[in-house]
Amino acid sequence: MELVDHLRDERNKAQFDVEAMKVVWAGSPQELQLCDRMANLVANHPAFEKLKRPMLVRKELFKNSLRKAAYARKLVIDLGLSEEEAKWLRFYIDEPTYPDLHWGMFIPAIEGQGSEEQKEKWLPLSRNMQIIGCYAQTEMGHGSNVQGLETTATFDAQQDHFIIHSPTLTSTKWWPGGLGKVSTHAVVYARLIVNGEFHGVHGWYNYYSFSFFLYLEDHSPLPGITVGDVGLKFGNGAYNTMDNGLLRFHHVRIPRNQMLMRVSQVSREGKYMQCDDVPRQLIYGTMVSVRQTIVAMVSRTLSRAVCIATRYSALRRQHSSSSLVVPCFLMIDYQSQQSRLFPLLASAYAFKFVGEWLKWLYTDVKQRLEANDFSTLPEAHASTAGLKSLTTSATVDGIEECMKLCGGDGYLVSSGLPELFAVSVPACTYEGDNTVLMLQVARFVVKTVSEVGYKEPLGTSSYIRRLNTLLHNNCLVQTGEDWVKGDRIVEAFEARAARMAVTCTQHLAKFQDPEQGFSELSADLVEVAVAHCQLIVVSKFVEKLAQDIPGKGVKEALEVLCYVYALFLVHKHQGDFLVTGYLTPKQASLANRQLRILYSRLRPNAIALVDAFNHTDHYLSSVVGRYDGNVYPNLYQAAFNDPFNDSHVPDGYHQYIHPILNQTLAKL
Ligand SMILES: CCCCCCC/C=C/C(=O)SCCNC(=O)CCNC(=O)[C@H](O)C(C)(C)COP(=O)(O)OP(=O)(O)OC[C@H]1O[C@@H](n2cnc3c(N)ncnc32)[C@H](O)[C@@H]1OP(=O)(O)O
Ligand SMILES: Cc1cc2nc3c(=O)[nH]c(=O)nc-3n(C[C@H](O)[C@H](O)[C@H](O)COP(=O)(O)OP(=O)(O)OC[C@H]3O[C@@H](n4cnc5c(N)ncnc54)[C@H](O)[C@@H]3O)c2cc1C
Repeated sequence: MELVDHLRDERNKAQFDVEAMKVVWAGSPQELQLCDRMANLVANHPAFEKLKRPMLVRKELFKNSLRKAAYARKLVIDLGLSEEEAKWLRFYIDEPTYPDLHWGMFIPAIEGQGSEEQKEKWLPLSRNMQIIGCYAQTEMGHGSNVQGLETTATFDAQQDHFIIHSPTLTSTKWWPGGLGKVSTHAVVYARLIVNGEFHGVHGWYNYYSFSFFLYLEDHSPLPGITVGDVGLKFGNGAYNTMDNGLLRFHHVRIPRNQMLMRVSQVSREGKYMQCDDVPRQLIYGTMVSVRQTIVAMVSRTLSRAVCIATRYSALRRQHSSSSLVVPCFLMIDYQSQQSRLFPLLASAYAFKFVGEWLKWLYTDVKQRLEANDFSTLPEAHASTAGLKSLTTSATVDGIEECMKLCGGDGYLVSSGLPELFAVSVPACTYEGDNTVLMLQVARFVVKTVSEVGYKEPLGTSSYIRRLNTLLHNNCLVQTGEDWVKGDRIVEAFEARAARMAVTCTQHLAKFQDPEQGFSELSADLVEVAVAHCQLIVVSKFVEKLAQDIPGKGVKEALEVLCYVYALFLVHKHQGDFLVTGYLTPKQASLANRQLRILYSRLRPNAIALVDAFNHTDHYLSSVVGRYDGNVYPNLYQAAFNDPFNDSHVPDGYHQYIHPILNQTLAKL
């Protein structure tokens, strides 16, 4: 049977080479080929079917996810897949499960914080999955406040042991993924106590957290350990495939050499030692690594929602303003639909490119750390924390908007959007609450501004070197066309970020107690951090355009996306640009007018730009976002695939409807 492409006319409008854009989106021809192979491996295998997931009750859902993970492991071994291929295989299975934490946090924690000897011992076991590990940091009473963790690890010199203990209810480990049911091991964070003393690197800290390696043997908890799942989470399916757990210790003994010993050590005699100038912040290194990974991945999440909403918008017709009866307008041709959808499309590309850059930054930092060069750690921390926060918040808001952009059908589970929202929304909280992370960025920016004159700002904060120019020279834009120049846009974002940072730094200086000032001004500080992070995203997009980008029309299409992203932000945050005095109201309104022109230039490319994401229908898992656009018959069919439609008479009908119809309610 011939397949009809309902989006063919839209595809024919494309003004660029879609295959070349696929390479740009994937990162390289090799990455495209790798992702394509893994996506199709998953899509074509019945073991990875996922449409029924939201209908399953928790125990069935969880068993199903264990089955998929085991099957994936078998494929990795049978096909001899590399770690990179296995990573993409897990990604396309599209189901949060214990291997995410095992590979994504447990192994990196040992790699980053273990001594050479410990790595040699534990990494092969972990990589062969002879043990399964999780990352047990958060406690019931302490998530953001890592220094406040209450679990104790007390050194017993007599027996050469640490005694791990949960002294209070609030010290219960709470949330770690993979902990509740599956893991055999955990990296556990606890306060170190040696000879009655808490140990910290800096004088003003009473204590800080250490990592210990703990064995949850044979799958019944060891004596003294209580373990379980934290309970059902938001959304059907969604994150409920993960066994986020709780864990309590009652004076559990582990050998001294199970403390991760790269950052600091406790000797046989009970002497606490900091290792060769290694900063204590390295203990937080796993979080830096995962925040980078989240940024690298989140653009795909947003691209998925945008792909669904764009395809449906290019198919569904609504009435025109002149005739309320004849449906003629495609939803995508409404200016208001474009002004909500196209900035999200542009954001997906922007986040992809900033994610690539962050991966480069992180790789560089990792190499430096291995060579005991810690100089770029503060920038890596600020950039990973800030971009994780910015991109996950925008993505989750974007998915919700995409749901609304599809009208009522977006709200159906079969659109793929509700589950995508539910599974993505915790990303605003895990790996650091997004507000708390932005406050870390603000601390970094304010510190950089305060140090001007005696410390050279580097990397993402190097714009602060030109503080004088940025504070005193206002925007030169005179026409709408002036707004579509990369250096002009970057300068506008630099000036806004610099001016906001300086104002906040000056306000902070008025407080006698800096911590009190920081607390009182925290809402403004978050805005400073947002401005700094948006500058990073915009400037990395502009830098991308300066590269050689092959393919007919590809660079031009990306230029439009870049300016849409930037001018949308200028419009949305015009208050910042106006209050800081950098823009005049006329220049702000020119930016908005230019944005409308850019939307009309983006319009013919919209479907091709989402096709370039190269998502399979399996990955999208959306009736309204299907590649062939054959939505309505499938939407109708999907309704009848719902087990609720198995019978015309639902359970309870005879019991509760008949008495109403027969007026026999008194018998109930
Ligand atoms: C691929 C995997 C799939 C994803 C699954 C995700 C599953 C989820 C897992 C988790 O959620 S794991 C738990 C994550 N928890 C957090 O992220 C907690 C958030 N809180 C923190 O990170 C920290 O507590 C804090 C908010 C950064 C504050 O820490 P603290 O109060 O101890 O420090 P400060 O006094 O504010 O700062 C001291 C100093 O240290 C610098 N710094 C802080 N963090 C880092 C870091 N990660 N790396 C490097 N440096 C760091 C900070 O900037 C300060 O520097 P100075 O100002 O003194 O120079
Ligand atoms: C799905 C999921 C998976 C997770 N997986 C893991 C895991 O594998 N391992 C692990 O250890 N943990 C895990 N966590 C825990 C996660 O890291 C914490 O939830 C997160 O760090 C936030 O901590 P909290 O929940 O205690 O929130 P809180 O810190 O209590 O934050 C609550 C509110 O207070 C605000 N707030 C807190 N501190 C400040 C401050 N200093 N200044 C201003 N505002 C503040 C926040 O902005 C937020 O609005 C997971 C969580 C979820 C939801």
